[in-house]
Amino acid sequence: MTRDFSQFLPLATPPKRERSLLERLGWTPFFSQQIDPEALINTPPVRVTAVHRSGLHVMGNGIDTMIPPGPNATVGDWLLYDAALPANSEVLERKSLIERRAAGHDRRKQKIAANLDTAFLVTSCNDDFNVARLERYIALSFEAGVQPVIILTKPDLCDDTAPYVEQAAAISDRVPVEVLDALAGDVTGRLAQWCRPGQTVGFLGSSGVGKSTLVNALFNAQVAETQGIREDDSRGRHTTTHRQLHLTPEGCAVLDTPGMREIQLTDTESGIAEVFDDLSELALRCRFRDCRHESEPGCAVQAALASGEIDKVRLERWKKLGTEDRSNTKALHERKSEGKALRKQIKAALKSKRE
Ligand SMILES: Nc1nc2c(ncn2[C@@H]2O[C@H](COP(=O)(O)OP(=O)(O)OP(=O)(O)O)[C@@H](O)[C@H]2O)c(=O)[nH]1
Ligand SMILES: [Zn+2]
Repeated sequence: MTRDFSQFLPLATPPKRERSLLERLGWTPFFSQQIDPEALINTPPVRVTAVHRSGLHVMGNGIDTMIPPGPNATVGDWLLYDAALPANSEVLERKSLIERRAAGHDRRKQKIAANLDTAFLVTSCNDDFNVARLERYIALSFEAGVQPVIILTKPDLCDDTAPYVEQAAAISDRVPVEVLDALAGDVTGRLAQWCRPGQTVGFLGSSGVGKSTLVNALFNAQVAETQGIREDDSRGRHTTTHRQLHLTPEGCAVLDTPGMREIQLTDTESGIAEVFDDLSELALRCRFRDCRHESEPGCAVQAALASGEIDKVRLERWKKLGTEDRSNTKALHERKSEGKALRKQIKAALKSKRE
């Protein structure tokens, strides 16, 4: 019997035709190349389009269902769907993964989104705007291998957007900045270069900055819930409660996320180095490899500060992020090895009981 595998094989240059659901979901050669076509027949690929407490919502060809929690997956992940035992569905290798340190005392990592190509970092031209927070989001994106783009919303509510644009643009020359009225602007046109067929884009940012409004504008329809912000402190009301992937008719997968109150970094050393590439390069020229850039002799960073080459406030933010990342990373690895040691002890105790 000859089997038709064509549904699993995305074409390099898609002809002008109706896109298959898999293509619209973002199925690309990166994923199809990971498995032999035979396996795809028995365990067809599905994409996680939403994460709920009760499980994962997955979609694929002829599949639109909830599976119980089990696979260590997050929204945007591709799974090989095991119809008999859905919780055993295998997670495919990811193109990218955005993670942050979970809220709370244990310093576990929380998966935010998998397989994003572009992260729209949304902030509004008001009190929400904060360079340090943007730097965190950008470090996370760089670390994950995702292209960050800063979107400044609510230009219509502020007198002058120039200072916001200037500060946002100064963060990194590798991060484009777009000013966009989410209610009245040409959202589709301005975001078109990132929202292309086969791409996955996600909106990240605080509550109330307009993430869901931008998603709705992209779809020209009310696909995501929105709500007015609180008048007193211009904060949002956490209208979006779960992460949800929406599919445009053109074949772009669009992720809306709930506002994040806090993003702490863990294992983000190279992402931080990319945001502050000038400072990281300078640090390579310090006399001591473990220089803290305080008052050590031969510190190239302090020398650059003294000559006015670098900005003191930005330097402080770089140091702070680095310290936070190292401390969280160390604590996470310690917790992991503590867990390992504990499991070893339990195993040994059980073994000696049996003997
Ligand atoms: N004037 C103006 N209002 C905006 C703009 N963008 C969003 N809004 C309004 O801001 C409020 C909050 O927008 P949402 O899209 O719900 O914000 P969100 O970021 O999705 O918030 P959460 O779902 O809570 O994370 C809504 O009343 C929007 O209409 C904008 O560019 N200009
Ligand atoms: Zn130094």
